[in-house]
Amino acid sequence: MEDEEPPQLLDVTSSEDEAGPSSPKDYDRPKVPITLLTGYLGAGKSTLLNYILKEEHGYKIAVCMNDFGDTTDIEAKSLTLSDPNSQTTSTEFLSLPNGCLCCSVKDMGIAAIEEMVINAPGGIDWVIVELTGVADPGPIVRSFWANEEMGDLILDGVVCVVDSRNVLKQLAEKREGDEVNECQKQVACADVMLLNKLDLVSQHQLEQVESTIRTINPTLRVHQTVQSKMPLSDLFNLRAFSDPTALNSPSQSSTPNSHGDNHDHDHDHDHDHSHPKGECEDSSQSHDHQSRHYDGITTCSIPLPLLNQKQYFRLNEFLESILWDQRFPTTRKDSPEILRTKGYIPLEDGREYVLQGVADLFELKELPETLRKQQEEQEQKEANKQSGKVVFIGKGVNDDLKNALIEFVGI
Ligand SMILES: Nc1nc2c(ncn2[C@@H]2O[C@H](COP(=O)(O)OP(=O)(O)OP(=O)(O)O)[C@@H](O)[C@H]2O)c(=O)[nH]1
Repeated sequence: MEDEEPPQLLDVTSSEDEAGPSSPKDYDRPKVPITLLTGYLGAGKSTLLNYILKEEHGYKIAVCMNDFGDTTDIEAKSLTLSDPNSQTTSTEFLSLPNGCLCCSVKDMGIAAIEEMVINAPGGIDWVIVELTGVADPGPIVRSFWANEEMGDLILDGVVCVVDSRNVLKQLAEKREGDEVNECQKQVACADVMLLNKLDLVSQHQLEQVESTIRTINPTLRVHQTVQSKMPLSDLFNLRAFSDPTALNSPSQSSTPNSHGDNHDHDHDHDHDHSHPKGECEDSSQSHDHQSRHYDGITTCSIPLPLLNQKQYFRLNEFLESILWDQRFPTTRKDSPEILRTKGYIPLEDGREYVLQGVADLFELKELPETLRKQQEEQEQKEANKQSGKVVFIGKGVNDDLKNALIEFVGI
């Protein structure tokens, strides 16, 4: 099982985990966090939203559905489409008994969602936007992230739901030319994954699915779910794009009944899906027991030693060349199409940086000293400092990328 744990960029436990579910106030800033919900047609996105809308979680959530008419079983659906206590007669909101708000956002842009947040009766703690089942989330995630500086929203993370029974088939669906299909892109872009419809698959199928998903995106936190039910505290405050310590949280594989301690998953598997760490992995090479090929998306995890200042600048230059120009810096040849980039980069002088990227955007954030001090108390501190890494997820990512980085940075 250990072999199948996704690589952890930092091996420390977040204080939030110890403190239990966090409150909206944890954010301690005026921007309203937003969660993007993605997943292929019929995976269970609306089921998750319905669950969130009915639960008592203490958040005042605005759920933006791409097609309000499609969502059934919302307990309060029979309520009038306006807040009875409000002066407004807007038909955009549906107020639910637990304080949540629903709205239909067909073709609604970021600006309109921000306006909704500002004008929502009674204020909003959180926004969840459900993307359509066939959406490529990349450009949408990129837009929300890019908008953060000026806007009222802060991207908390990307949650993806998959139908465990059908996802391998969906991942393998061919698209015109060598276009990567949407399902692969959704998996590649996500921070948290719900392997849903657990009731419809055998243990063996589930292992195949989880292993394949992790091969495409080794940085995911995975939850195995029935009816998209999972601990909501694991859905909020991901801070995947805003807080370097988010990368510290251990990757999980939790089951509906037990937070990851299902004995079925603790024993050794009868077949080995593990891959050597620190190498580029091609998902088309794995799990081919059933001749399934997931052309396109590959992932590459490149271990880094402690970098000196010059090497750090070179790494920055390398990322600019690969992500902005889409060219290898030395040869100027086309580079692979990168969908997500993540990394932890410790320097010789003690500074530590966390790398986040979506498509061509990337950000290197220095870990604040206070957080570094906290980390010093962690037993793993020294080990962590030796184990920086950069993870690329994209189309055609392979050893060329790894070798080019190593050569260019000089490590
Ligand atoms: N057996 C089973 N069915 C489920 C589960 N979760 C959801 N479903 C059913 O799967 C169907 C699709 O679920 P939705 O939540 O509508 O899926 P969606 O991702 O919103 O679908 P689109 O709106 O088409 O993108 C519904 O009939 C759900 O009741 C589950 O865990 N097990």
